[in-house]
Amino acid sequence: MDVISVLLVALVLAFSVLWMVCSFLMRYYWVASALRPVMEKQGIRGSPNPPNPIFDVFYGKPDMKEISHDILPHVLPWAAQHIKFYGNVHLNWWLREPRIVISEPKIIWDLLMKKHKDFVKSHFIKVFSDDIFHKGLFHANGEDWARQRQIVAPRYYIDEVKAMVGAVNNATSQVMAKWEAFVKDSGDVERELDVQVEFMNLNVDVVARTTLGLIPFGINVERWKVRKQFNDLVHVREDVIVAELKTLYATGFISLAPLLSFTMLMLALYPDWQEKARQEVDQVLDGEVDQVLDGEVVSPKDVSKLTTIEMILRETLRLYPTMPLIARVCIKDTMLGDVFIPKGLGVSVNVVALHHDRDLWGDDVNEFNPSRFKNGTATAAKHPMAFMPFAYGVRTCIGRAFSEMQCKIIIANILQRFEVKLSPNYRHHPVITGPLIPKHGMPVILKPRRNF
Ligand code: HEM
Repeated sequence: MDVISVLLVALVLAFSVLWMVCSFLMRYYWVASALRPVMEKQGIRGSPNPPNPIFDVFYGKPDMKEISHDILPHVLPWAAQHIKFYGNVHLNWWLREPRIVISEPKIIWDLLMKKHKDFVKSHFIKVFSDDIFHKGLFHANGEDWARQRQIVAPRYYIDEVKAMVGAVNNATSQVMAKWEAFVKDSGDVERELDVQVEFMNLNVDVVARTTLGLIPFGINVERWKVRKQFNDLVHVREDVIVAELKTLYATGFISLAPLLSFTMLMLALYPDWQEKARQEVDQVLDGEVDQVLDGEVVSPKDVSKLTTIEMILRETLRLYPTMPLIARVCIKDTMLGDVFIPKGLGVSVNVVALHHDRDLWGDDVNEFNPSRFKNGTATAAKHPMAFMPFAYGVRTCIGRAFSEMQCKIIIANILQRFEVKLSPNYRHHPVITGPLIPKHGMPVILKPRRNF
């Protein structure tokens, strides 16, 4: 290389480094310091300084002293403090990203429904989970998101979900048989099992059986129309398919195992509800326990009759919302309620706080009471948006119907086969690692109902 070329390369390198430093300073210092006073002038206050104490919850925290469902002070201690001092709209930071945190239904409505076009998914979230979600629907923004949603969401419409019931039954039946053999091998009438790990594996299996059939590969001839549509829309590239598959695998794997685990906790803690749900299962399935191994036992019709399990799942999701925070960044100066939101400010919905708000849910807010959902979700609290485990609006969870169906089938299968008790080894420590999970797993004692 001659001298001029070396100089040119050096110049380009120097310019790139300078550009990176400037954008970093701009993004994390100048923007951050400019946005905070704008909010404070409107009376919105909060943490004076980053870094965000959200990371305190990850490591080294002791377990909760007792099994209480009042989890906000444990999982998001800073939020519990801020709500006390500053109310349901307060300021906080994610590293250097300033954001307001909200648990006020009217403002959440504006964010997710009325003004959704003024917000996109947060850059911060992408940095921390891109390896999991890759470039799929969960993270996409703008036209890219609209195109992906148009392709993937219809695969999870209610009729498509009904067609997956058989696959979920088959996968679940195999796991149930494995669990029965596991207890039998011990020579005892009951045995401890960490069901969280089991649910993770089961979900991977279910997603493989259902999702791979949805993505229109060449061998799936009967779906050639979908394939054409897919090709037309995204000019199918391998990385796009991989991105979508990774997203669906990750969401199924990450979100369903915690919900099922916490539901097992509730069944173990509240034997009356466990028995009520079991009676319903026995009635709906008409004692078909011996046929389970052949699969197809819970039909789509049966799923809709499992209303007690449905209420139990909803109450579990209220107390332990799998997605505890929903995050956006403002891309255009706008208003949320009476609050002016400048471009660049982050906004988080604190779902845990919303689901544990005494003013919305009443004095029994921290008690397990599935009956509050007996007339559905809209009237369970004082505001229809008080319950939002799957979010609302254009970016609402595409897997909602699928998740509800799958969880009902799995819990029905378990209740049909086993009595569930809490293990003395269970340690109550819900923690946010992205989703809300039981930090030390979910060891329960399983006692098969039928004699071997
Ligand atoms: C307990 C189960 C689940 C819960 C509580 C849950 C919750 C959520 C929530 C709150 C969102 C919105 C996130 C946001 O706006 O930032 C979301 C989005 C999403 N969920 Fe789920 N989810 C569950 C299961 C699933 C499953 C099984 C799938 C796979 C089919 C799935 C696929 C997705 C996708 C692709 C999105 C992004 C949608 C978009 O941005 O347009 N979810 N989910």
